[in-house]
Amino acid sequence: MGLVQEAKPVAFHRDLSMLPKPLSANSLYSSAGDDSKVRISFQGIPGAYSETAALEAYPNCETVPCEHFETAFQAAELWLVDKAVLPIENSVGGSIHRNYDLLLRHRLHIVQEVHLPVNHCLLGVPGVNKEEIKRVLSHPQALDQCVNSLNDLGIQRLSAKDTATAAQTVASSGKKDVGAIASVRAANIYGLDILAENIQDDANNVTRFLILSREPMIPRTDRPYKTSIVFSLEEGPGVLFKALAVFALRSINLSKIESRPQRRRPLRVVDGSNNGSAKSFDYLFYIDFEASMAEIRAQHALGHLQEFTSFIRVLGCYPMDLVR
Ligand SMILES: O=C(O)C(=O)C[C@]1(C(=O)O)C=C[C@@H](O)C=C1
Repeated sequence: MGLVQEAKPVAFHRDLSMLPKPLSANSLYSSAGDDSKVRISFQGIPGAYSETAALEAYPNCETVPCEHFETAFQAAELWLVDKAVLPIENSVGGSIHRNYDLLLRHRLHIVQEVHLPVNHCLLGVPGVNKEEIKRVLSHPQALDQCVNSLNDLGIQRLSAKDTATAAQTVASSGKKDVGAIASVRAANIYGLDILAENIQDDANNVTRFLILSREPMIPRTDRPYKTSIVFSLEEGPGVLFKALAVFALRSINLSKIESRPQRRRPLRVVDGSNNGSAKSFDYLFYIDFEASMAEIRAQHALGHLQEFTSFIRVLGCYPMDLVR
């Protein structure tokens, strides 16, 4: 017997396709890759519109229901989930102000926006007729979006934490005279009948959601991007005009401006010339502009803007949600 034995070939993997694939330069930057492991927190329970928005952005993601928006933010900050989703404005009800405040209070970055058409349904326990419904439960925003239709039907409005919780409450109560305003998805999950579809007052009812992440998205110029910022201004005549001019001068379109009182420092004392000092509210301005931070004109605009601001923060730079 020879000292050196010939080594037998070892079969590490019978199926070579099971071996991990080497990363390519593309996979480092691809956002449309495998989203099956992405966990996204949302406020509400399964069937809420926020969950639908998360699934719209990441069809294979795992959604994580949270009792409050704060919890949804904290879940992302504490690495329990990868991202959080947040409704920010609605085409009928306007801005969701509390959620603007949350963006500032937390350190998450906007990485995507989703415009979700919201078609509200009137739901009831199985076998009930629309005429039997005397009261409806839903999220206050959803109730506001259907106020005229509900008045026409003579139905009283009661608020719930979110639309899906409203559906769940109606299902578990078994009451025939109580309905819920929620989605088709919520009706299927909680076993309710759809008594009427599209009952919102405005046929084009769209809610804009933001997807938030611990890491910012690297801005690029390969497609139209939007940038969201928040700032407060120095005192003086025409300062807001000058602040907005930095975008106009560079042909940068603004798609949104929102002002909110500064919570920590609501009043500022302004020196009046002869008549003493005046008190005035101090505001934060939230602006969305249509440019990427990878563009020189956007960088120059923000540099210029800093001449007039006492505080500025970029909340995120992300691809615009385009009509498909
Ligand atoms: O209650 C839900 O299902 C939500 O996702 C919340 C919410 C909102 O806050 O505006 C989202 C979309 C609709 O506009 C109504 C309610």
